[in-house]
Amino acid sequence: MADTAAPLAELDKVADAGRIRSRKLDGGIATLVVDVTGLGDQDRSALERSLRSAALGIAGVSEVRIALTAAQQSRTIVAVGSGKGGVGKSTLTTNLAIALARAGKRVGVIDADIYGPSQPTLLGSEEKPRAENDRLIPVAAHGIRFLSLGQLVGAGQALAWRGPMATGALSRLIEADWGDCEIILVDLPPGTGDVQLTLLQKARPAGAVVVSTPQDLSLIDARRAIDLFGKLNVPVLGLVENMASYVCPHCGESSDPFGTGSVEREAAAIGVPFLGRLPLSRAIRAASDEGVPPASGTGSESDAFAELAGKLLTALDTAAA
Ligand SMILES: Nc1ncnc2c1ncn2[C@@H]1O[C@H](COP(=O)(O)OP(=O)(O)OP(=O)(O)O)[C@@H](O)[C@H]1O
Repeated sequence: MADTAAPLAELDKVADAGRIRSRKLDGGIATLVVDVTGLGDQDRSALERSLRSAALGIAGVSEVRIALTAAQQSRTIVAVGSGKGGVGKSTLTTNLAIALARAGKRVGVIDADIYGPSQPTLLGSEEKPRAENDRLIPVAAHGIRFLSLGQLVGAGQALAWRGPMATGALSRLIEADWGDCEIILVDLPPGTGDVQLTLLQKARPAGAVVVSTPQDLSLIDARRAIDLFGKLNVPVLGLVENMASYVCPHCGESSDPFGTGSVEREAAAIGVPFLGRLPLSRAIRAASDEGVPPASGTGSESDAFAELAGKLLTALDTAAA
C-alpha cells in the first residue's frame, strides 16, 4: 500500500516543532521517529503516550510504532572534595550549584556525604524523590535539582553504611534521571577512604574542586584529597579557601581567625587555579541553617559565589581544551 504520511501532519500539534524526525503511514501502520533529546524519562513517556493516542485517532491508522532517539547528552560531573570534615564543602557545593544555575547552566547536585548528608537542610527541602522505571527523579529546589543520601535514609542512618550498601545507594544517585542537567556537582564525603575511591571510579568526574580552610591541619588533609584525585586521573580544577577573613559586624574590623592566603599559595605551588576565597560569615552560616542558600539572594556573599562559579566555568573550559 502507498505511503501517504499527510494525515500524520496532525501530530505536529502534539509534539514540539521539529521533534518528529520522520513519519510514515503504510498499510494502516504509522511509524514515527521522535527526537527526545533533553527530555527526562517521564517527559519522554508522556510524549510517547500522547503521540500514540493522537495517532490512533487519525483515520486510517490502526497501529502505531514509535522509535525514540536522542542526541548524547553532554554532561559534566564535578566532584567537590575536602580532606577534612566541617570545612564548608557542602555549603560550597550548594551555593556553587545555585550560582552556576544563575549563570545559565542546568545544574544538579548529588549529596554523597554518607557521614552527614546535609543538602536537604542546606536547600530547605525535605521532599522525597519519586522513582520512575526504577530510576530516581531528582528534586527541584532554588533553580537546581538534587538527590541526597539523606532522602533515601533517615538522618544519621547513612553513617552506619559501609562498603556495598553505601556504594549501591550512591550508584542510584549517579544513575538517576538527570534529564537535561549539564553540570552535576558531587558533594563527596570528607576524607580519602574506600567510599570516595569507589564513588570517583563510578561517577568518573571531569574534574574536582577542593575546599580547605587556611589552617595548616585542613591544608594537610586537602593535599591528601588532591593526591587521591591525582591517582585516579581526575584533574583538580581549582582550590577554594573557606572561612578566611572575618569582618566584625560591630566594629567592622577584619581579622583572620584561621589565617589567610595559604590555600592560594598551595594552588600556585601545585599549579592549579585558585578559584577564590569565602569569608567566615555569620550570614552564610545562618542562611545555610535556614535552608536559604546565600547564593540565591543578593549581596556580597552571593557575589562571591557568582565569582567562584565564573572561575569554575573557565577552569572547565580550559581542562576540556
Ligand atoms: N564561610 C562560612 N562562614 C560561616 N560558616 C560557614 C562557612 N562555610 C561553612 N560554614 C558553616 O560551617 C559548618 C560546616 O559546613 P559544611 O557542612 O558545609 O562543611 P562540610 O565540609 O561539608 O562538613 P562535613 O564534611 O562534615 O559534611 C556549617 O554550619 C556551615 O553553615
